[in-house]
This record gives sequence, structure tokens and C-alpha cells, in this order.
Amino acid sequence: MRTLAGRRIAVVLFNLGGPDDQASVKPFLFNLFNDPAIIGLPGLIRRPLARRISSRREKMAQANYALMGGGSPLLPETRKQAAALEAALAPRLPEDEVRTFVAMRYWSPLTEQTAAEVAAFGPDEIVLLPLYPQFSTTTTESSLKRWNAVYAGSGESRTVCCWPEAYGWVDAQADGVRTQLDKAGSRPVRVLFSAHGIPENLVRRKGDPYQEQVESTVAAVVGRLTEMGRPVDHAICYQSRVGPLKWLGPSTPEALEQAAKDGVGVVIVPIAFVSEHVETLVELDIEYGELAHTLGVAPYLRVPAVGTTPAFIDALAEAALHGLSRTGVAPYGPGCKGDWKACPCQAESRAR
Ligand SMILES: C=CC1=C(C)c2cc3[nH]c(cc4nc(cc5[nH]c(cc1n2)c(C)c5CCC(=O)O)C(CCC(=O)O)=C4C)c(C)c3C=C
Ligand SMILES: [Fe+2]
Ligand SMILES: [Fe+2]
Repeated sequence: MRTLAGRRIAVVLFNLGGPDDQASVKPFLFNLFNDPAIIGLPGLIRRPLARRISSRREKMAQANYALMGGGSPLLPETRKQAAALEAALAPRLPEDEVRTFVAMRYWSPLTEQTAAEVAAFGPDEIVLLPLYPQFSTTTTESSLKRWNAVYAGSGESRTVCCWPEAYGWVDAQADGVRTQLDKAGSRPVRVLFSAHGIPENLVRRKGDPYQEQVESTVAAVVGRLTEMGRPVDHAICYQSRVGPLKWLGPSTPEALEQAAKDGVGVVIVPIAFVSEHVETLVELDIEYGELAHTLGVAPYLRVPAVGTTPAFIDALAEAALHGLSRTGVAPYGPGCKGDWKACPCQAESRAR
């Protein structure tokens, strides 16, 4: 697999980023809505629209971030994952100097800042590793496009497009579900796999593979639970709806209403996030927790994001190693377009 020893290897972890304080909420939102991957309109229309939406959304978003102390915990949580991954890779690549980096899409450290840091490191090889288990044009593709536009340093780049069925990721999720099922005891519960939504037309008209990959993660986790002797009543739903377009459904509130009608409690699983942030700590725990209470859905239990659990960090380390073992795999591009399972970066996690 490895041909040269003593390499400098940069592993770049990509995530969305979040505001670090109340003042950065609006510029963060502007960066997000000004991304053509989020609003696919020409810049002349998109920029003023992004300015309007970020102004309109500022107060509500600030109130949500205030519930977590003022800003997003996403960066400190991601830095912990980066440190754990670096420690996990060191014994696997003992002759190389491996360094992990964090590149955020909409807030600091912005991708261009990280690109400069990676360039200063002078890597021989770079692994681009999105912290999005499932590929979406709105997240993974947007981050990788930005990286490719701004990175001007040394090194051969390899990309891991996605890892929806990676062994340790699925294992960590199944383990988290089992822990919550134990807490539910003999009370009837449905496992609700809640993913961040995207507009439906991205899937139907533009072939975004996100929904299919979310479904494949869920099938793998349910399969693992069945192997553990814990078959579950389960459903997939989509949270965090934004704007007037039709988004993937059912929404998480709709799934909670269904649970109320069916007389079951829920174990809710953040199935597209790998760390805690506003969408888990505020939306799942507070907003939907209150909704569940109002609807009489009990128990309402939530699986923590995988964070730095050893099985998950192992999955990231394996993904980085698989990235290193190939040259220039395109992110969900030639080689896997239209069939992500055919992408070489999927082969080894399936084989385990
Ligand atoms: C699977 C991951 C994510 C997808 C897909 C995604 C798509 C997407 N998001 C918005 C709009 C917003 N997202 C916001 C926060 C946010 N989104 C993700 C992940 C995905 N987004 C994360 C990890 C976070 C948290 C950031 C943090 O603060 O730590 C927000 C800001 C919060 C709010 O105002 O509600 C917005 C807005 C769209 C429009 C979209 C797809 C088109
Ligand atoms: Fe791939
Ligand atoms: Fe989002």
C-alpha cells in the first residue's frame, strides 16, 4: 500500500463551521446563504438575497446559539476529533509525519486559512476527509470545491467522498442506540433516524445522492442492531427545514406526531452529524424535546453524536488510510457518478 516512508501527510477534515459568538451569527449566515451550493442563483441575485435572509434570521439564530453559551461548539468538538484522529493514525503510519487540519466552510477556520496552514506544513500527500458521512452537493461537494479553488501548496491529494456504511461509524451508532434502548426498558419505542434535510429538487432533479446514502446508513445501523439481537421499529425523518422550497420528508416533527398517534416513545438518532452543535443540542434536545412532551411522546431519548468514541475515530483512521492507498479518487465523480457504491473509497469499509 505505502511506497515511500518518511512522508509528510496532511489529513484535512471538512465541516460546516459555526459562529463563535453572537456577533458572528449574521456573517456566518451570510456566508452560508451566499454559497451557490445552497442557493443556486447567479451572484447578482444571490448576494442581496443572502444579505436579506441572514438579516431576517439573525435574531432567531442568535437566540438558539445563546442557549449554548453564545456560539457554536462545533469547532472545539471538531478539534477534539482531529486530535484523536492524529493519535489514531500515528501508530498506523509510524514512519510518516501525520498532521490533521480542520477546514470549515462558513466560519473560522475558513478553508482558505486552513489551506495556507497545510501549504506551510509542506505535505507530500493530502487526504481530504469530509466529516459528512453522506455525500451531498450542499456540504461535501461545496467544501471540496472550495478547497480545490484555494489550495496552492505541495502534495498529491486524495479524496474520500463519503463513508455512509463505514464499519466503525455504523458500530458507534448502533452502540449508542442500544444504550438508549436499555434506558427505555420495556416501554415501546421507535428509533427515529433524524438527518439534516435538503431541498427535494436537489435529489429528484440534480441526482444528489444524500438521501440514498442516509438510507444506506440507516439500513446498516438497523442491520447491526438486528445482529446484536435488538431488532427495532424504526423510521427516517429530516430536520432543520429552511426556506420556502419543498424539503425531503417526512420532517422530524411529522415523525413525532406519527409516534404520538402510534402510542410509542422515541429514541432519536442524529444520523448525518458526527458532533454536537445547534442542530442536536437545541433543535433535537430542546425544540423537539418540548414538542414530544406536548404530544405525549414518552420516553423521548436521544443518542449522543459519535464525537470521539473509539469506534468512530477508528472509522475515520481507516477512511484516511484508504484515501492514502489510492491516487486522486474524485469526490463522487468519474468512477462513482450515479453509483456511489462503485467508488473505490467504499470498497474496504464494505469488505469488513
Ligand atoms: C448533513 C449535514 C448538513 C446538510 C446536508 C446541511 C444542509 C443545509 N443547511 C442549511 C441551512 C443551515 N444549516 C445550519 C446549521 C448547520 N447545518 C449543518 C449541517 C448540514 N447542513 C450543521 C452541522 C449546522 C450547525 C452549525 C453550527 O452552528 O454548529 C444553519 C444555521 C443555524 C440556523 O440558522 O438554523 C442554517 C441556516 C441549508 C439551507 C442546507 C441545504 C440546502
Ligand atoms: Fe468515493
Ligand atoms: Fe445546515
